[in-house]
Amino acid sequence: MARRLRAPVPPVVQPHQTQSRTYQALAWAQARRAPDSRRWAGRGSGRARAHRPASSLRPAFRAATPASPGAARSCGSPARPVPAAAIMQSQSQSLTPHVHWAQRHSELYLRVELSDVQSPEITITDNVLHFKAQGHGAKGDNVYEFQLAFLESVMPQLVYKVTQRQLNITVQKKESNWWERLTKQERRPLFLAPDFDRWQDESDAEMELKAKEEEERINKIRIESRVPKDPFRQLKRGYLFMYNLVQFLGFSWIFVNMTVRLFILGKDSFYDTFHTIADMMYFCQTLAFIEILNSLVGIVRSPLIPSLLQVLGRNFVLFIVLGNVEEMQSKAVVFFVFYCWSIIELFRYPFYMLSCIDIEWKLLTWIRYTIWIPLYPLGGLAEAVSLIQAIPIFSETGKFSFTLPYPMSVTIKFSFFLQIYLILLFLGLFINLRHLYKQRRQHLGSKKRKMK
Ligand SMILES: CCCCCCCCCCCCC[C@@H](O)CC(=O)SCCNC(=O)CCNC(=O)[C@H](O)C(C)(C)COP(=O)(O)OP(=O)(O)OC[C@H]1O[C@@H](n2cnc3c(N)ncnc32)[C@H](O)[C@@H]1OP(=O)(O)O
Repeated sequence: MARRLRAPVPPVVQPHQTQSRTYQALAWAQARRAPDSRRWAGRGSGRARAHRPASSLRPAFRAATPASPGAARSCGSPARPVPAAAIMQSQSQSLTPHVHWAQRHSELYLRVELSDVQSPEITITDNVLHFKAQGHGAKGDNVYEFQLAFLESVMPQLVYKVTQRQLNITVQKKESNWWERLTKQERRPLFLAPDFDRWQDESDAEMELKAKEEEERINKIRIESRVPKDPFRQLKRGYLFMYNLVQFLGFSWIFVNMTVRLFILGKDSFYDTFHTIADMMYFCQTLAFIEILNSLVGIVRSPLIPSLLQVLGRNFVLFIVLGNVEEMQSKAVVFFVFYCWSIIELFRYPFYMLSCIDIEWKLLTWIRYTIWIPLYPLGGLAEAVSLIQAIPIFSETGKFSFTLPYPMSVTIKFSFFLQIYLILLFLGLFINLRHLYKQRRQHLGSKKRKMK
């Protein structure tokens, strides 16, 4: 028996020490100091102490807790027979606060029973919540900590609120569903208990969720009914639909005509593209000025600058560079410029038409916001080539060149302006490519907006 007293097996005390484990530690420590403790208490043998059930050690433990530091300090006195080793151990080990929990379909609520909490460190990594804080709990002012490995995945961000009496944590579940328990481990940790103030079973929570959704729906209807409806909405839609339809028909005619001629005449069709197509292109591109107007008055959501660059850029090439110089009109580059312009419009205008009647055809949306990726640089390049070809012609003929009045008397050559325009073209291309990239992300990404 003496051997047993001298070398009792030490209990393993985990960092998340539970009360009963603390008692075990205490029993172990007391057993080691059995002869002394006989003197402290003046009753019972060392053996009896070593085997005393944990519950019978409660008063001694209480004296050793930091909640009564005076008692802890006087642990060597016969009146309070708590061995110093046990106190050191119970103080050096972190303490676990009481935690209450409840859940809803999408959230978890944890109430940590600590008052006057200071410097809480609460994180979630790999679905494990780590809590550490200084506060006043069941074992007085101390550092308390715990960890909880959640049953299922949760969002790593959490929200917590410190009140004078407790600390409330809200954790979002990754998937909205009902958990059969909070923790991965099947046995509930001793420090954890249901929060009966917030507790709901699955059907209650479902009812609450439905009621909330219904309330949100009613609120939405209320707000919508308060917002004055645009009285011209239908008119605007009708007008836009017609505009888009006309443009679609115009560009379809251009595209089909050019394609058929390409199949019949082959490369020869390149050289008289302008003569066969120009009238329809003039019509469509003149009509396109409406797009600047639409953007200006806010009928459509298109920002002004990209629309302005687009329409003015094309019309400058069409009306000034090609339309005014006969030599330019028989160049093959005209075919490529017109072909690039018309292909995109075969998808853009039908896309707008469908959006006017609140229909979205996903494939068409995808094509509208993707086909510009090859077409825009190609179209820009074709325009740039036509400008480069036009520069010497304008230089030779002196068309649109003018001389400033005396005393400056400087001749401003239009070909010089074309060179500047060439730089502007690449700048404009860049601005519009960036705009189209943003539009693509908005329409093909997860975030979507509704038509005005
Ligand atoms: C004399 C000095 C001149 C100075 C000029 C400087 C140089 C400029 C150079 C510019 C380079 C031009 C090169 C170019 O000509 C080359 C080519 O065109 S090659 C062919 C390929 N081209 C393209 O792919 C461009 C086609 N064009 C466009 O996409 C538009 O014109 C553009 C303005 C670039 C972008 O369009 P937008 O801003 O309107 O974007 P969205 O289509 O997403 O529309 C936004 C929202 O508005 C609604 N919307 C717009 N228009 C309509 C409509 N007509 N009807 C109904 N709804 C419309 C649309 O539905 C969107 O609404 P929501 O966001 O709610 O979906």
